[in-house]
Amino acid sequence: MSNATAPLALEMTGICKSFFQGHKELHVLKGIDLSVKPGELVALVGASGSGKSTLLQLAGLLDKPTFGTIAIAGERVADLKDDVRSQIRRSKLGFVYQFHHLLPDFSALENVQMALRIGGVDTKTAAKEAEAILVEMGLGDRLSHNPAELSGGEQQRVAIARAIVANPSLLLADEPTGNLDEETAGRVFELFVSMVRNRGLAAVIATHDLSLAGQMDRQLHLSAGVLHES
Ligand SMILES: Nc1ncnc2c1ncn2[C@@H]1O[C@H](COP(=O)(O)OP(=O)(O)OP(=O)(O)O)[C@@H](O)[C@H]1O
Repeated sequence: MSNATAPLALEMTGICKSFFQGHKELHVLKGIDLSVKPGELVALVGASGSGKSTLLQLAGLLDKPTFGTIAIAGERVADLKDDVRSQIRRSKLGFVYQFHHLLPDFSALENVQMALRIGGVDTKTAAKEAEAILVEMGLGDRLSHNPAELSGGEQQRVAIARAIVANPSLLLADEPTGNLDEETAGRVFELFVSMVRNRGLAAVIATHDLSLAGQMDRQLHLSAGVLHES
């Protein structure tokens, strides 16, 4: 399917999200419309507490909006049961967080392989594809290392490989290099963006770093609960 006919990777319409903090209702998102096309890279910037993680949690089906609708790869998710939402999360979404969240007792290869096995790929193919992506990301000599035996930058590269190996319809990243020193962060981010572009994936990436945001196709600024395109 060409990009012209493929459904939007993400379509959020009229999204509002409020939290109760004690008796006080906090309106974090106040009417967000966001469309992300297949293959499009979108940066999400905004001050601390502006709601970037909240927005990603909603797009990632980890929480539900107070109002509004969400569609992932053309499928509206609001009325779906929790198990179907989990299924969409596993098959269509990829996540990268500030901390790697790799399974500590498994090797780099096994951590990446697992993302494919969960999607139903057979063991042999999963091992081959996991190895290929780790080699592509410069980790060919780290395949059998457990996370504790890897540097911060290496851990994050494995986490990125795990998130993209199954070619999700939408990749969601929350400060993906926020835990690394500036130089390592720059290198890992560049690799991340080139991997995502090579695979033609759509991504929404929250970052505080405006120079990293500048590498994306679009920059969206979240402020006072609404999005502005900059
Ligand atoms: N589960 C929750 N219950 C109550 N308040 C919440 C909850 N989750 C988030 N908030 C509040 O919503 C606001 C937005 O938080 P969020 O984590 O989305 O911001 P952010 O832009 O990602 O911040 P940062 O850049 O510091 O990570 C904050 O004021 C936060 O305290």
